[in-house]
Amino acid sequence: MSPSRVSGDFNESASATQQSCTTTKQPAPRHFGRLDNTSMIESKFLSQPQDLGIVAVGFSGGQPKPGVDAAPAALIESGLLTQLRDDLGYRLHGHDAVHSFSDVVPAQDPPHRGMKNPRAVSAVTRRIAEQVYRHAKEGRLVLTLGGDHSIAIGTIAGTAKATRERIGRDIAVIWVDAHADINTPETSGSGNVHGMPVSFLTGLARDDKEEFFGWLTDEHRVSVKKLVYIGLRDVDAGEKRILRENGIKAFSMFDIDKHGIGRVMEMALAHIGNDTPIHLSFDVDALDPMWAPSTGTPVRGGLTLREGDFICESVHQTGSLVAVDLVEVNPRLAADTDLGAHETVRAGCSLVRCALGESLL
Ligand SMILES: NC(=[NH2+])NCCC[C@H](N)C(=O)O
Repeated sequence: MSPSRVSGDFNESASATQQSCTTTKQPAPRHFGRLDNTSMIESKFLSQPQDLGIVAVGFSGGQPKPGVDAAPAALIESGLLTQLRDDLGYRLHGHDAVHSFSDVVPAQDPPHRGMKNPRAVSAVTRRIAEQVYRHAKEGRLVLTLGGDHSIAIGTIAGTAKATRERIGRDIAVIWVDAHADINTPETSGSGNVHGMPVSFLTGLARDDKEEFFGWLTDEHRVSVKKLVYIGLRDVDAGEKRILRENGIKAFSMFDIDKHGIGRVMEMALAHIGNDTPIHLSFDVDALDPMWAPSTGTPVRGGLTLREGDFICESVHQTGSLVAVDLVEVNPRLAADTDLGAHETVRAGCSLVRCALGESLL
């Protein structure tokens, strides 16, 4: 099945401003003649920092609630890509389609080691990894719009492989989330793969069979030493044990309350060091449900929208950012309070713009 075309204001305005999408007349790189509302940060690791690879993934198979697959279209319809192009000056690539990858989702997909929809999630994330890899290999910044958080198996695998091949470096991952998503199939109580991506990406969980993430190899993996969590407040018992046993750096809401988000970001970025490319994987449920109610597993006591934006702004300011994911926006949930879905989409757009260089002044 072919990917669905993107509708909404973006396509209509695209034809009027063709020069930003074609290869003939290219605008100046972002770090020279800047637009008014962007930061002055120069990218340390991207060879084409003004080029933005978009991977829009309408996939919900990592968890049971339908609707998270509708997020990319909702984000795009609310004007996100237009803003990135017109206000932040990015040249977009791969932005004309939302991919459901339904051609690789099997009709029958019984559980394996307790994982639900294992073949679908494995096959879809493998395809996502290829798409992200292709953008990242060109030296572009990559933005993935999910989808549930299982898709990070693909995005981070793709960034890790491309960055190793392109500049010979391992990436670091900043995982902003209410949840640690580091269950193994054996520790998971739910069997939902969106609670497991970090264990597969770090190699804590493995499977020999290609159809169950066996396609992941060392070139796709990240070290537990280069992983930092921010915003945790709903961590399963088995996950707490995994975090402790592996000495994984994690800043929970307790740490944010204690030190403030400014100090937490200093500590998080100091752990990574300033010579490491960063993949930012942002689950909108890191925000308090007050700002982001439309998500599958909301947890009270979360980040304010400003704290979320600040995390993204701080990561942007490092100049080390190579890829961003925004996941778990579910416009079908909290839709009874209509404003809920709208506000959540709006919060998601704000987070992405901050990560991509929008500045307040
Ligand atoms: N990406 C998410 N929203 N993850 C929620 C995970 C919840 C729970 N820890 C589980 O493993 O099922």
